[in-house]
Amino acid sequence: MTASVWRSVLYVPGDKPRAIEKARGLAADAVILDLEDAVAPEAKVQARENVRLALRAGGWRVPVLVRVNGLGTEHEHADREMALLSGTAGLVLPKIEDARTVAALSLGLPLWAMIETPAGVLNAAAIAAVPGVAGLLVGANDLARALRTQPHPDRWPLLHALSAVVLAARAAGKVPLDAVFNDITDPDGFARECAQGRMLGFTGKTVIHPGQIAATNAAYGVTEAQAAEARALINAWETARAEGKSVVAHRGSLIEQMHVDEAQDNLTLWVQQTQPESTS
Ligand SMILES: CC(C)(COP(=O)(O)OP(=O)(O)OC[C@H]1O[C@@H](n2cnc3c(N)ncnc32)[C@H](O)[C@@H]1OP(=O)(O)O)[C@@H](O)C(=O)NCCC(=O)NCCSC(=O)C[C@H](O)C(=O)O
Ligand SMILES: [Mg+2]
Repeated sequence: MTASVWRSVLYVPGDKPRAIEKARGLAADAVILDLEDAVAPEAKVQARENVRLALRAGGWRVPVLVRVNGLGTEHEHADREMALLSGTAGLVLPKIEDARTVAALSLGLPLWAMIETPAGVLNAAAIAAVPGVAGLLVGANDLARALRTQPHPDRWPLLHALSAVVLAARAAGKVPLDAVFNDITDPDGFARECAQGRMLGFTGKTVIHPGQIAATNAAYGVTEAQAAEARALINAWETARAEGKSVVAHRGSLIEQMHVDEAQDNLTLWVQQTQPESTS
C-alpha cells in the first residue's frame, strides 16, 4: 500500500522483541519500530540491536519505519546509521521544529516529521515542504504537555494544531497522520477520535496496540458499499458528459469534477485495501 493511503500505522517499542514479532502478522498498513520515547534510556542500545535484527531478517508484509532518537541526543547518529544500513522504509524524526534541520539531513529515504511542539506546529508548512519529507505525524502527548492543555474527549484544545498539520501536509502534497490514543481499554473513545481525525482530513492514524488496528482501518477505509457508490457517481458523470451536459446531478445532488476526483480516490483506496500486494 502506498503511504498516501495508509490507514493505520502501528508503533512497536524497539525493546519488546515479542511485540516486534507479533507486528509482522498484524493488519496495520505500516509499522514504526520505536527507539525514542517507548524505550527507557538503559534499554536504548539493546533496542537498536533488536530493530537492526528485525529489519535485516526481512519478511515484512508492510513498510517498516524507524523512529530514531531526537536530533542532538547521544543516540541520534547510531540510530540513523543502523536504520539506513538495515533497509528501513523511512525514518520518523521526533520533535521537529523547523525546516532547516530536516533539509540538512538529506538522507535519500523518506522522512516522516513529528509535529509535537508549539514551534513545530507554527513551522509545519515549511517542514512539510522539504523535498525529502513524506509526511507529518502528530505527537499529541508531547504537544499537550508543551501547550499545558487539559484533556478533552473531542480534543478541543488541540484542534487548531491538528488542523494546522493537515493544512501543512495537504498544501505540500504530503501525508498527514493523526496522533495516538492512549487508553487501550476505551474502544468507544477511540472510535470517536478516529472519526474526528478522518473528518479533519488526516489520511490515517498512528496506533499503539493491536486492538486499535481494526477500528482504525474501518474508520479510514472504504467499504464495499462506498466503492459501489463511487463507481455509480463516476458512471453518472461520464454518461452525462457524453450526452454533452455541463451540469450533472446524481441522486438529487449536484456533482462536479472534485466529487469525481474524490470518488476516484475512494476506488483507489478500495483497490489497495482489497489487493494490497498488487500495489505495495
Ligand atoms: C500500551 C502497551 C504498553 C500495553 O501493553 P500490554 O499490557 O503488554 O498489552 P497486551 O497485554 O494487551 O498485549 C497483547 C498482545 O499484543 C502485543 N502488543 C501489545 N502492544 C503491541 C504493539 N504496539 N505492537 C505489537 N504487539 C503489541 C503484546 O506483546 C501481546 O502479545 P502476546 O504476548 O503475543 O499476547 C503496549 O501496547 C505498548 O507498548 N504499545 C506501544 C507503546 C509505544 O510504542 N509508545 C511510543 C509511541 S506513542 C508516542 O510516543 C506518541 C508521540 O510521540 C506523542 O508525543 O504523542
Ligand atoms: Mg512524542
